[in-house]
Amino acid sequence: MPLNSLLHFPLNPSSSSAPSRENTNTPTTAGGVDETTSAKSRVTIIGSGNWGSVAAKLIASNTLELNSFHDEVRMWVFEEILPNGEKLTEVINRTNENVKYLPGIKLGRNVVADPNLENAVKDANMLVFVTSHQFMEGICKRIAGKIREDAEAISLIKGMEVKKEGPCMISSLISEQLGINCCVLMGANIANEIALEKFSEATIGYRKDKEIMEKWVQLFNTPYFIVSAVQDVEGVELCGTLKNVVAIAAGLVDGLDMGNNTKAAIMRIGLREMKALSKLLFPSVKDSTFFESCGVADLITTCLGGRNRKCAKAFARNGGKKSFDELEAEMLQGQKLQGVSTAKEVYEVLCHRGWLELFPLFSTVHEICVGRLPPKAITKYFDHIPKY
Ligand SMILES: NC(=O)c1ccc[n+]([C@@H]2O[C@H](COP(=O)([O-])OP(=O)(O)OC[C@H]3O[C@@H](n4cnc5c(N)ncnc54)[C@H](O)[C@@H]3O)[C@@H](O)[C@H]2O)c1
Ligand SMILES: O=P(O)(O)OC[C@H](O)CO
Repeated sequence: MPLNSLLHFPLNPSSSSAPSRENTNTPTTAGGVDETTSAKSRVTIIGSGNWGSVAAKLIASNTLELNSFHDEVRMWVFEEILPNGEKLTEVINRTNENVKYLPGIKLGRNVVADPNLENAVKDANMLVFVTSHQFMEGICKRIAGKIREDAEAISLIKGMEVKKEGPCMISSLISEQLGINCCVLMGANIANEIALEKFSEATIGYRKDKEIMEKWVQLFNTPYFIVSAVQDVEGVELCGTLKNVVAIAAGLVDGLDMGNNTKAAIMRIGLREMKALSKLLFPSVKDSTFFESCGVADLITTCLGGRNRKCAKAFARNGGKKSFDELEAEMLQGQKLQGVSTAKEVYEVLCHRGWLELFPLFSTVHEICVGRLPPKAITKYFDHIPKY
């Protein structure tokens, strides 16, 4: 059966062999967009780390191919001064490479790095959010009221906020603070592998609007990055968020040389907790979502090859003597872990709702991360695995 027929939505017509259109876009001026091209969608990416840069590469290849998008893809870059004294944005715009977060990969000549957040978002009607989740509240505050009224958003961010009222998914934060619709895209997507155009899949979660969802599929889908869509924003986003906590557990098990069976058990128990917590928080979450790329596939890839796993392995090898903050700074060259802060956020939700005993893996991971339990406690609390 051809791969295409297995998908929920067909591939877009672009292919690496299709001829490129010439860049006919009139550059945006400070005054706004050119009227002759304003019917086309304009894309801005908010974030330029490891995944943000790969997202820029994927999107930039598609905006060149598809007539309904402006060629130019703006990318807001949190400005940094590199060791040689140059600004990161200037180097990206000169070399077409994010030399700090994705060295060795060309992003596409139509990617423009912009250090000014407000300027980067003002003309776009398609906003792609891909920063570490802890920066999102500040980013939303800065751009609220400064975006186009017809803007649509998608979040690639794996994480959540916890407020007094309970958990707040990043897509909800974006929708509430900016007053716009927000889809999500998650999946088994280790950025460095997709940068090398190795085959992978992703899942878009959308609410009602199929037309918008199809536009996002078009924007991201490539012959090596196959995007499908499900009508389950919370399910997709919670999969992407909670798997990072399981990845910390998998890394601890690796650091303690506990073997493959233990790691498989951690992944199974972790998946059950992901599903149970997602459904307790949002009863609308669909079982089938856990079988999409955003579910079991992302859990597997992150537990095998992700940054959360890598740092947790080092944490266990050190017997918990070096903190995750220290390990992140030493091992990730500016990239950020999401699992440790997500474990804390999940723990707060579990405490608040009186659910701690229902989620022994999630709560143990947090206790280990903050040093209240030693790494070897990771399998200690599974003598009684709850039945949900
Ligand atoms: N890297 C991956 O393989 C991957 C894959 C899928 C999803 N994700 C998710 O994508 C999101 C972004 O991850 P990433 O890998 O692109 O980022 P990253 O961890 O590589 O980089 C961190 C980014 O944060 C920026 N930053 C630092 N301080 C900041 C501040 N004060 N305000 C705003 N930005 C600041 C840095 O400039 C950098 O761009 C995360 O939620 C992550 O879980 C990552
Ligand atoms: O490297 P991690 O652990 O942040 O995981 C990366 C991606 O989320 C994998 O899909």
